[in-house]
Amino acid sequence: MLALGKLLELTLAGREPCEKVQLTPRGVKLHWLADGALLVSPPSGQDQGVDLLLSAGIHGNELIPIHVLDRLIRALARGEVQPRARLLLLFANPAAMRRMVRQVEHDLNRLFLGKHADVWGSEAIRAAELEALVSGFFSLPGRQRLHYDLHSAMRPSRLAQFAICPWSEGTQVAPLALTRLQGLAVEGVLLQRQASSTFSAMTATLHGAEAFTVELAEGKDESLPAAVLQFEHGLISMVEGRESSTASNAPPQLLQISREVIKRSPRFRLCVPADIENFALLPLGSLLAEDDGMRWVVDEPGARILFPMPEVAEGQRAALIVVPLDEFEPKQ
Ligand SMILES: O=C(O)CCC(=O)N[C@@H](CCC(=O)O)C(=O)O
Ligand SMILES: [Zn+2]
Repeated sequence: MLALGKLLELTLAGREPCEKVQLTPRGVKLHWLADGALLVSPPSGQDQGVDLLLSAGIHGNELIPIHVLDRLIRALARGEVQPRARLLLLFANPAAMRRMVRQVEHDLNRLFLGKHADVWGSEAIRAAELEALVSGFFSLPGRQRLHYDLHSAMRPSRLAQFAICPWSEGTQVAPLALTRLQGLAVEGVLLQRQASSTFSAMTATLHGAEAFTVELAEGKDESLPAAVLQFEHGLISMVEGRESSTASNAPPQLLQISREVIKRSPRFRLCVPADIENFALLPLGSLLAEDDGMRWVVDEPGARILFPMPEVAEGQRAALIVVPLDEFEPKQ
């Protein structure tokens, strides 16, 4: 295997490789750009005109996406995967990955689209660096731009694997984008209805990329869950420019965000069990959260909870109330 296949090891150790550019025997170029950043270019005759950005580790304690990206990089460096797209592969938050924590000073996935200028610390510096790396990658005209920012929600979920489609002025999720997600074994797509400052929102807004946050399935033990293996299989097809089979996967269910629950004070309390599953049904009229005289009562029929996280910093999102746009039919 080429030494650059060990990008994860290099990144965790904070080391620069001796050789920054390497070629596989079949002419694929691997180019180390910065801490945790690898550019992969197919031989020119094999390039199908797609620029695919894959990122993992924005939250350093979400290990499954880091593992999936590491496996892809190693397979590329061994010549087992022959790309027909340009790839930018990013371990997004090395400082948090080294400590295996969600964040060091600030949530990196809230600092894009210039928000990093208002704060300090390692994530602020990294957000600016990632914005620059991505601008360089997406600077070639006339190419298709895709971005999957890989996360794992680290709690059981009624939809094993799902994506979040950032809101972007004047754009709607394209049917072909949903077909691609189906090929990646993504069971649900949550449509945002307002601007945000996540990594995928930045690549969609500034670079017109077909961009999604993808929440990979959680595992119970060391081995990768079946849904993640299906995701990997679809991803490798995409990287190699082959049609992915969607036959065994249902089209993703569409949902939209109804309300964000923002924590205002240390008195904030979520009134659901700590181990509640993502997309669990919220009874109509029930109290979801309360904070200093504020009460969030469920008034949306069919509402479901997503990302309950009462320990976030004040001013941050502590949960989402989401509603399915059609009948909710989890696979399991
Ligand atoms: O585990 C959780 O509760 C959160 C998982 C996570 O990191 N989700 C992303 C979603 C980003 C988006 O809304 O596009 C995040 O909170 O950054
Ligand atoms: Zn995450």
